[in-house]
Amino acid sequence: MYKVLVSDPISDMGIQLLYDAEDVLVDKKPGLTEDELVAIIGDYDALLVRSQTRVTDRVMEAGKKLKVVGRAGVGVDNIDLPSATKRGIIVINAPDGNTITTCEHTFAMMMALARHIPQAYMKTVGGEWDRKSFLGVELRNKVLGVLGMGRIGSEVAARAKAFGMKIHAYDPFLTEERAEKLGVQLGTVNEIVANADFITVHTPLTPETRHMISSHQFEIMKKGMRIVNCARGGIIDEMALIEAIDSDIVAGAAFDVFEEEPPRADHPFLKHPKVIVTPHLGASTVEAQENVAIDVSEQVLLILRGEAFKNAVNMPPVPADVLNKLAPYFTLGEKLGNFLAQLTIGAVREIHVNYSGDLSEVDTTPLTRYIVRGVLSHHLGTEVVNVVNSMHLAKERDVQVVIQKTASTKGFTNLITVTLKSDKVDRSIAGTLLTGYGPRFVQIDKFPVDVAPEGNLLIISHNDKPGIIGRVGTLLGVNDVNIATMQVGRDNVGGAAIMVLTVDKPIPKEVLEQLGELPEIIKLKAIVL
Ligand SMILES: NC(=O)c1ccc[n+]([C@@H]2O[C@H](COP(=O)([O-])OP(=O)(O)OC[C@H]3O[C@@H](n4cnc5c(N)ncnc54)[C@H](O)[C@@H]3O)[C@@H](O)[C@H]2O)c1
Ligand SMILES: O=C(O)CC[C@@H](O)C(=O)O
Repeated sequence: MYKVLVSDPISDMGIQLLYDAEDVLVDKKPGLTEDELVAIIGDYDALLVRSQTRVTDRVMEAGKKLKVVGRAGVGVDNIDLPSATKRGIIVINAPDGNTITTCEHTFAMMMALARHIPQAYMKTVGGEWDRKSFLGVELRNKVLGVLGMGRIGSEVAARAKAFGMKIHAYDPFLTEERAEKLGVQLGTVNEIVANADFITVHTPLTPETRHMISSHQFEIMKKGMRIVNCARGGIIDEMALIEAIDSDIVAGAAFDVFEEEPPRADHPFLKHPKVIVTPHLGASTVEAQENVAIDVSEQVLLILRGEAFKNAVNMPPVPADVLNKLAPYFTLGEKLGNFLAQLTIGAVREIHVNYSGDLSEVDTTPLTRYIVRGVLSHHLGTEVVNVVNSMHLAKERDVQVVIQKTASTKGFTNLITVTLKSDKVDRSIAGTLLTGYGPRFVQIDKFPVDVAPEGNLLIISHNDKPGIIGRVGTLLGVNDVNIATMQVGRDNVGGAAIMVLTVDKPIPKEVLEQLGELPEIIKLKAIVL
């Protein structure tokens, strides 16, 4: 049974999938302190959070069983990603579910700013009928500067066009071609701030975007402009903004997010008549909360059950079409790596992977992670190594991973050949996925074989001499070890040969020792997959 802890308020409808799963037990404990979380996290396989819970290195360290942290939302600034990666904990988010909601909140803020709605409301409910103090501005014909044209920025731009605004935009990934298609004018940050009547930021908070709007930008800004931040606190320098408002450069600001959340009681935004604020409500709609909770629950379930998943933040993204193509190979890849790790003696220096046939045309990076996991988990344990940290752990141990792609497949439509180079030997294995039959090992070192990669295997290197097969069979039979399949391959008549057996139960150590003493047997290895 997998245990999932939900430590922030997350839509029940959204996590229904987890409640319904027979192999999952859900505990809801919102509002835990870091110490309280550290005390209990050791019991859980998955942790689901929004933005309140801080998933620190201490929490990760205490989470001995933790396989995944799911963030019901986009930003993962409350999660220590390097710590998660180091420990092999997958961090996933739900990047699409709150895009429209946050875009609409941005618009609500922009319109409230243009028409002084919160200030006018306060006076009206306070008994004053003040129609003079709140002269607003139209959005029509105004220039809207959009900094960050990702999911939310692009939706904001599309709606602003419907309001008759002219959009000037900057995003490091926005090409002239796409800008034209979206009907926006490209500019640099400084060009945009110099021309815009309204500015809205939709970037993540990174070292580059931190204070991207600061004193210099306020100096060159168009007088009387208005500015909105529904992305992340810190993208706009809060203190520089207050100065710009007080010097009448900026006519008003609308902020949903703050450099420190919640802001201190004496934060200048909270009492300023020209600043309107909401408490990080961008994603707070029924629809968005359901969407993100559903997305994250689906992914958590896949991860707990060891199935293919998407949206991992601490792994490069894999497009859905690539994932669909590669997922059937994940088990084969891991078994190839694991088989070789068991077969190879000495300290592993290099994992060499050759992808051929169909696989030579796809980005196989996710599959490589499985192969490397297979190799490393033999020594480090399957609990320690997973597809998030496998490359990191290999690098940490100076194990080089070399990838090669070739078109030729020796008659197979797809072929993965893995070679382990240790300080003592080079061993290799090739495997393929046969339609209707699943994964098969088709070559061990230079010997062609046809083996289903599962259960108890016995690999025997021997000299090709009459009687050897019979003697191995007899010895196993006498010791009550039933042979399920047996294959032999040889170099040339009387030369080096290999025997691959699958047997119905693990072969006792004494039987392996007796087998090793048979004439003509060079070496043997029992392998469990
Ligand atoms: N207020 C809320 O409740 C709320 C809700 C959802 C998202 N957000 C935040 O909104 C922001 C945008 O989210 P999104 O889903 O659109 O993300 P996204 O990843 O789709 O878009 C972000 C864009 O910013 C661009 N960018 C990065 N550095 C930049 C720079 N220096 N200058 C200009 N552009 C830059 C990226 O290229 C990307 O296109 C994020 O910070 C996210 O955390 C806030
Ligand atoms: O309400 C939340 O959980 C935060 C939403 C938002 O900031 C996000 O990053 O998705």
